[in-house]
Amino acid sequence: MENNFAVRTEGLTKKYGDKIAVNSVDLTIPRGVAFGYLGPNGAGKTTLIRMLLGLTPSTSGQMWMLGEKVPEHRSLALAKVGAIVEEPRFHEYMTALENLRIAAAVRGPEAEKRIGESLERVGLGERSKDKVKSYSLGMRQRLGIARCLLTDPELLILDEPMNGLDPAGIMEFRLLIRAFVGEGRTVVISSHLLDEIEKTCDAVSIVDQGQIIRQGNLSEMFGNPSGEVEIEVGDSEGALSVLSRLSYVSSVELVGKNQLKFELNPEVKPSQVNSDLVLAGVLVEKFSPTRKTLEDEFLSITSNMGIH
Ligand SMILES: Nc1ncnc2c1ncn2[C@@H]1O[C@H](COP(=O)(O)OP(=O)(O)OP(=O)(O)O)[C@@H](O)[C@H]1O
Repeated sequence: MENNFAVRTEGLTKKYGDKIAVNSVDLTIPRGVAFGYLGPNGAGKTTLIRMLLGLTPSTSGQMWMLGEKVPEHRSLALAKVGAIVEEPRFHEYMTALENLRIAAAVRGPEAEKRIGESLERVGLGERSKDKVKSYSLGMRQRLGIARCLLTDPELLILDEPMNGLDPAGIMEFRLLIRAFVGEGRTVVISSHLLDEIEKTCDAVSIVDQGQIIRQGNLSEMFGNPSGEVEIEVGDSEGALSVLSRLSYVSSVELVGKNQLKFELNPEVKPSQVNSDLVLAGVLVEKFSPTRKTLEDEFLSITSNMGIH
């Protein structure tokens, strides 16, 4: 059964002396998705990744990656995994190409053949003969990904990959991750950046103080359970009076000069309100069902330390 998952842990625990960094974590990451491991600083994200990769031993519990039990079958698992833990490190006075040649040399001839395409893939083809010391943080992150791609991994594990990137860099990264998922790879991203997880991932685990508090598909977890709708109209007084008379609408309130918010009976389609307003002579300029965001959820259930 473990083979169906990219990552699975059972009761995984890591203690540093009296301190429990990872507390009996049961994690299930399906294959072929972008998965966010989301939690505030100190939640135990990096520690979990380090245990999966065999960089630190667990105190108790079990782990599997791509169907291989780790650490028992670590090398079999790692042959199919590309990972960046904390900031990727390179030989600063060598070019990107030279750095990848060194990395490929220990990974075998197939990896050497992939150097060019890996650099192209992350948009560093033109800069591959520049020394890494001239690279920006975003370029280093991309070079880290290129190094992961040398082994054509089924699973990519990226620890805080968007830390310190500017908005353009974040956007590039997101597109790259989605493209990897499109190729059938699994991408696990640990992050405290709520917005990025929400925009990038299909499923998420929210962790706090070493424990998973929620786990699931983003669409299922954060649909539109409240049925709350926000509209923008030319005539807000007219809209207020029409909406107040509709039996399937409640809690109508003005929230801006031309904006109103209300609760819609879940049995009724939003298009019904639109047509009732238009029939009563109120033109609707914007209609948006508001969604509970991951941030609302995250803030309501975590201890919220160090979020930025
Ligand atoms: N080598 C270590 N020795 C002692 N305590 C540690 C060690 N590594 C981590 N910890 C502690 O374990 C807890 C979890 O740390 P971890 O780095 O896994 O969190 P994180 O979620 O990755 O946070 P961040 O985003 O800040 O890296 C923290 O309280 C941290 O201080």
